[in-house]
Order: sequence, then C-alpha cells, then structure tokens
Amino acid sequence: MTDRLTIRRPDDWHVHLRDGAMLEAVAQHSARQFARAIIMPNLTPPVTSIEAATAYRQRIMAALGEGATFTPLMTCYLTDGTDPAELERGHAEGVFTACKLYPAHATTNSAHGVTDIRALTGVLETMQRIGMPLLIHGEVTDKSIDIFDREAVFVERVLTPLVRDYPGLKIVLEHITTAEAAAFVAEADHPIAATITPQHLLINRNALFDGGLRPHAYCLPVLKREKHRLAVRQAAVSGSPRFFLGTDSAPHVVGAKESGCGCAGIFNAPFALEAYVRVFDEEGALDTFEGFASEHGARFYGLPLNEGTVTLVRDDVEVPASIGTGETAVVPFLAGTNAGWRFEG
Ligand SMILES: NC(=O)N[C@@H](CC(=O)O)C(=O)O
Ligand SMILES: [Zn+2]
Ligand SMILES: [Zn+2]
Repeated sequence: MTDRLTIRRPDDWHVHLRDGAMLEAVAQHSARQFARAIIMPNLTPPVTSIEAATAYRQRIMAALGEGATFTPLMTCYLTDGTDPAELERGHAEGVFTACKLYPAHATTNSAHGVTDIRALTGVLETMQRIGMPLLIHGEVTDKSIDIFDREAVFVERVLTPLVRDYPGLKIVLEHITTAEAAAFVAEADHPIAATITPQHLLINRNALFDGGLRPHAYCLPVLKREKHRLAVRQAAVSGSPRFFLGTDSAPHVVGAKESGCGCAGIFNAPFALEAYVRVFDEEGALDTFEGFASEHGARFYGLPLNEGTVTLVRDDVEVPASIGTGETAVVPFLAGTNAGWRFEG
C-alpha cells in the first residue's frame, strides 16, 4: 500500500475564484495546491473584454499578495455579441487562454450567455484558426428536457454537430457527469478533452437527498446516478490524455446555499487534491494520478509542464464544517468527514 505520493505540481483547469471579499478569502486555497488555474469568467458583470480580464487577473494576484507563485489563466465569457477580433488580440497578447461558452441560463451567472451557438460562426472560425480552446458548460437549457438528461442531450444535439462543423476546434467539455459524455470524449476523432470534478467522482445523486435536502451537494451539472459516476471514474483513472483535473470549485456563502432557492456550486478547493487522490487510490490507479493532475491538461492546452512537486500522505484529516468567517463563510465539500489524505505541499 502506498502511503505517500509525490507528483509533479498540478494545475486546476476549471475554477471560480469570484471577486471582492470572496476572492480574498478563497484564492489562497487554490494557490496552495495548484501552480496554475483556468479562471472562470462568470462574474457580475461577466469578463467579456481584454480590459476586464487584465483587471481581474490583477485583482487575483493582489488577493494572493507578494511572492505568490500562482498563475491565473484567464478566459473570455462568450456572448451573442462577442467580437472575434477582440478574442484574437486577447489571445495574441497572452491575456485570454481560452473562451467559455455558457448556454444562456444554464448555470450560475449565465444570463448573458449564448442563446444559439450556430450564431457564433465568426467567433468559432477564429478560435479554430488560432488554436484557442473552447470550454463548454455542456447542458441544454430546454426546460422540457429532464435536468438529469441535459448533458447527454447536449452531447447529442449540440456537441456532435459542433465537432463536425469545426473539425480543428480545440474543445474542453467541462465538469462531465455522464457515461455519454465520457464515451464521446474518449472516442471522438477530434481534438477534444474533458475536465472532471472531485464531487462527480465521489458522490452520486443520492447525496442530494441523504436524510433530507442537502444544498451543499448541489452543483451543475447536477450529480447523476451511480452508473454515471462509475463511468466518469473509469475515464478519470484510465490514463487517457483526454481527461484531466478541473475542480469547478464554486463558493457561495452559506446563506445562498441554505435557502428556498439554493445556488448551484460546491466549494472543493481547500481539500481538492485529497479528494481526487482518494478516488485514484480506491481504484488502484495511483500510477495514473500524476497524468490526470499534472500532465494531460498542460499538454492539451499546449503549455509547459510545471517544475517542482507536491506530496500527498495517507492520514486522518478532518474537513472543517465551515471555512472563512462572516460574509465569506462557506461550507466546503466533504465538510465534517475524514479526507483520508493530507496535502503536505
Ligand atoms: N458548477 C456550479 O454548480 N456552479 C458554477 C457555475 C458552473 O460551473 O456551471 C458557479 O459559478 O457557481
Ligand atoms: Zn459549468
Ligand atoms: Zn464551473
């Protein structure tokens, strides 16, 4: 039994750092474990310009303070009005690493998202030409589609024609939750990859109703049934370079979660690597953990691998019931349970 695992310093390819007081409170947790992260642009208002992304990047670095070694990789939030020239310039200047596609009203702060992806022709052609990845929240927003089917239907109705129409467009299907998404990404004859969250590897939809309604287990795409969790687990540990780490850490204050209409999003940054390594350990796949956490994402994005290492140690570690105080108190993923591993740094 391996009780200590040292891997190349990892990256988080999908995280919400928020803004203002919440940014000040949460950024350190991601910077402690990860060298770089893809920063989601769903602020209010969303990050849609080079100017906004540059200013947000500066606020992130200011929140981390002097000497921080963390690199935020910024994304542009696509709208129906996105100007391809702004994307191209932002990419060339090293401000935008990628673009984020939120179908309008699919998730938190997506009201300004794209109403019809077919209207994005100029944007997608430009991204394909310059090699800029398209990151997708892959759920249809049609209210007549059952919420547990929205990802699988997106794969069939939107993603399948998209890869056909843009054969060279780099795509990351974010936070996959279904057997259908995992199979599509594994098998497509296309430059496509997927991020996977700790929660979709560790819990299934029963966690939402475990003895009562559990708002802290609610995120989007919503947790699915066990067979999907198992399929997503197999994809993560498979060693395929198409699957990599993206926490989707998405903090909301306690009051916004514990409410008559609770927000979607799970704050998993503080114990992210502990949660992931547990999955690889349970699957007898610690040998593929470094690829998933530290190599596949960088290679897909065409970025260098990180220098340095981090070490995880098998240990009893109690995850606190809440992290932060007052305005920024957030309940972390796995609150009150034993993480099973300790991040040594
Ligand atoms: N994952 C979530 O449940 N919520 C995210 C948005 C998103 O990634 O879809 C958020 O910003 O809160
Ligand atoms: Zn999303
Ligand atoms: Zn997200």
